[in-house]
Amino acid sequence: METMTKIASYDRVSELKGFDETKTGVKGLVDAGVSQIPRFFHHSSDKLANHKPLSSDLLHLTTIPTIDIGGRIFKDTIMRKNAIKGIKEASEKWGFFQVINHGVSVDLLEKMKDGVRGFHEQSPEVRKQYYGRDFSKEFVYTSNFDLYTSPAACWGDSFTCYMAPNPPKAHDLPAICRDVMIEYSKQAMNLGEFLFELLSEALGLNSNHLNDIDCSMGLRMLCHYYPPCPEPDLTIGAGKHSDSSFLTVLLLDLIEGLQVLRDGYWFDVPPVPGALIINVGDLLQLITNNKFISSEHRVLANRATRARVSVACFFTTGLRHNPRMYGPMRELVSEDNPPKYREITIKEFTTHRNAKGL
Ligand SMILES: O=C(O)CCC(=O)C(=O)O
Ligand SMILES: [Fe+2]
Repeated sequence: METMTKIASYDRVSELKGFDETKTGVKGLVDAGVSQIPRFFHHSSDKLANHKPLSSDLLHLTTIPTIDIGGRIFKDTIMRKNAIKGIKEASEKWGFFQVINHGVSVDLLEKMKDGVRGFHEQSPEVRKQYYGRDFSKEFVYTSNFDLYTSPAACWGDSFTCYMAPNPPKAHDLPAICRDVMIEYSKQAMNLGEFLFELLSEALGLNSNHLNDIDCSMGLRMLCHYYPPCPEPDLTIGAGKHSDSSFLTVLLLDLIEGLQVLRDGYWFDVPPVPGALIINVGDLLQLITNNKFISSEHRVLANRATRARVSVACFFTTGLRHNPRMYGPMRELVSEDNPPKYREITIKEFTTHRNAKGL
């Protein structure tokens, strides 16, 4: 009876609105010193658990493979072949791998993470000016993109911006991270184009194939900030999802939390200094007719004493209304392996995904 009264008196929508109206996100709650997280952040315990035991053929696995991409200039063809083989296997089995020797300087990786931290830790008055839910804007800072539609909120804040093919004007970006966003996104584009060459070859296609069909044309940057959570067993940093991109380049800091789902089991992805995580998105799974898989992943609530940051660069096709149709590639389908998907425009695909939610 008592629980029923409590449920009846809990006005979730006004709690959500109250939180949203602060315009300072989860970071604002932590700064205010909350020791108990608001109820709308509570996730059901079965969603947070990792019960399912490893099947015996997965017992030897600990985490996603690491691939050396030779500084992007393979001096020897064996090394290049090995990298392509590694990428192929990882994309088929995990949908995830991490690259080392990727050609983006450690200094730039650190500056990028400092930029994200800097944005979220600057004074609330400055941060608030960017806060909102109008995603047609160049640069949007918010907490929980799906705050009003998801069953439970996540313990983190983010900002996002399309950096290619039409980069924002510098003055549309916050001063504290504008230069590094521009520089890092250029480097991420170059790396992405190189990875699409290797992925094309891993599929037995001409190395330009995926770049030629615009897989690397557009880049959306999403920069996350996960403050320490006072009750990390009750919530999550980012709920289970797959990425809608063709490919994602993910920069992590040294606080753990990322997990990848494989055969029903959540594998930790321990951060490796200087490495970048690469994952196959839904669109690459679609055009490869499920040869490469877009795996679900999540981020646990941050148990550390300082905030965790990450930077996801999503390769999508550039033009928001690109008329190109994407379906399983002709080269990869046959009588024995008929197309599993119909052809679709990016607009149609995105509209469907957004309606479905994470
Ligand atoms: O923060 C992370 O480690 C992952 C972020 C992520 O999965 C995403 O932005 O899609
Ligand atoms: Fe993701």
